[in-house]
Amino acid sequence: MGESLEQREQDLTFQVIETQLKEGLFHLSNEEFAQVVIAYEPVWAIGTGKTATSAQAQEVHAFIREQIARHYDAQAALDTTLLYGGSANPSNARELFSQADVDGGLIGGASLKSRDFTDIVKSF
Ligand SMILES: O=C[C@H](O)COP(=O)(O)O
Repeated sequence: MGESLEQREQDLTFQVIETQLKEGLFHLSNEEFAQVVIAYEPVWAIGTGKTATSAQAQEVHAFIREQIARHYDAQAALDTTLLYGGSANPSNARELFSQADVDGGLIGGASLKSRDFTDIVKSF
């Protein structure tokens, strides 16, 4: 899930994420939802070289977890794996993936270079 650049600039990020969660996932039963892994990928960051700041990633991930707790329960929120994707690279990986609510990453372009991918893995 994730917002477009236009949506972010219009301050609609949280609204977009909330709608995506409600329409895309929150019809699932507790048992079904327990199988879900969520990736936050701001559209403007995918393959562009523009990465969300660690603060931007963290605040959206925290929001997603809050929404899960509200719709399911606190344990479901804690148990759900939340990944960040969007121009993650060896230079920004450590800060991005050390955020409290960022559990891992979806690595696109950087995974095509084995050295970069290895460096990202080592940053966890
Ligand atoms: O699956 C990969 C994600 O869409 C992120 O791709 P990226 O790291 O090339 O921006």
